[in-house]
Amino acid sequence: MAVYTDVSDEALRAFLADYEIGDLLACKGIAEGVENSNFFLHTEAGNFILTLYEKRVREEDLPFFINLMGHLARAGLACPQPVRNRSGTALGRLCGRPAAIVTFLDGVSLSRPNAEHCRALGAALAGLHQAGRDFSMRRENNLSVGAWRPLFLQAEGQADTVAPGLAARTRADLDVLEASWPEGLPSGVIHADLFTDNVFFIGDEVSGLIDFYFACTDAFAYDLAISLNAWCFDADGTFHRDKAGAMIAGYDAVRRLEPAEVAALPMLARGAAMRFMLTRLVDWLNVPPGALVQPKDPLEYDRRLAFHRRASDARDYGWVG
Ligand SMILES: Nc1ncnc2c1ncn2[C@@H]1O[C@H](COP(=O)(O)OP(=O)(O)OP(=O)(O)O)[C@@H](O)[C@H]1O
Ligand SMILES: N[C@@H](CCO)C(=O)O
Repeated sequence: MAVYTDVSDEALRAFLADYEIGDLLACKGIAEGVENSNFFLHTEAGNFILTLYEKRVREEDLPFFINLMGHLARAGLACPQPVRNRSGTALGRLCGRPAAIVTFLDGVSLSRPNAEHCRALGAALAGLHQAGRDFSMRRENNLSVGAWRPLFLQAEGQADTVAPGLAARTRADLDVLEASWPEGLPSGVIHADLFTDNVFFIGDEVSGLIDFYFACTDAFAYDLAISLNAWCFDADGTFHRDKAGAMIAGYDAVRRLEPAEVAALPMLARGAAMRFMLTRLVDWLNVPPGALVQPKDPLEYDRRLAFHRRASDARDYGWVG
């Protein structure tokens, strides 16, 4: 359960007194998630999510995330809407952490999406990219290729305790990725963490996208590569070409992929797997004492990397365009 910061009743009531969302009727820590502390709030005005931003979120980036959610919601995307307090700001402080309240979205995330869900996700991702096109703020992706070796160095000494040979194959992959990372692709606002737990469905329709706290300015196709990794493999590394093909086609039907993006897909997918393997590895080796969190398994992404090393072009990912 991701609750790193305990919030007392008194502190919560004092914080909520600044908002016009009525009296608090219920508050519960949320079991999912690994990054931030999240609480479900039920108040006289309805249901909300309270987030306390933890270690990986830089405070100076919060205005980007908050303004982005407001922008996307105004553009018609189903995403959380930040709630402003009486001073007109959506960012406050609670228990020494930056904190915000956003609207609660209905829907359920899918643990076993099928190919049609993947197609719908692809279309929703392309819709997000289009809705973000006229967003004026920028944020560099601080977890892109330049950040991977420094992350690896934090874990290198212990990597082989997690899996034999992990350090050597990661080092070799990093050499390839650093030498061949695609540049100059169509770019804009990307979500950068659109895993199944961040997408809600009602029936077979996407009903909401959440968790914009890795959003940044980067290649659109890299975002697609992140979701291909997250949605189209089993934990044991089995790849589902039908799901990947459907996701790419769903994306392409809304925002046409350029030939350079299609050509870059295998390297982008390999890099995306490396990014999540590394953050998971560092977290796996550094669980904060007392935190209620279940770290995620880095080896799931080590297994995906084995697939990406063998892929030669986008057809290996089900692209048929
Ligand atoms: N706006 C929302 N509406 C409904 N539920 C939400 C909302 N925001 C968050 N949640 C719930 O809280 C959980 C954790 O939220 P979130 O994914 O933002 O946390 P996180 O710690 O940043 O997680 P992650 O590990 O995915 O980065 C979600 O899986 C979802 O169940
Ligand atoms: N989605 C990430 C966790 C949040 O960064 C992962 O599964 O590793």
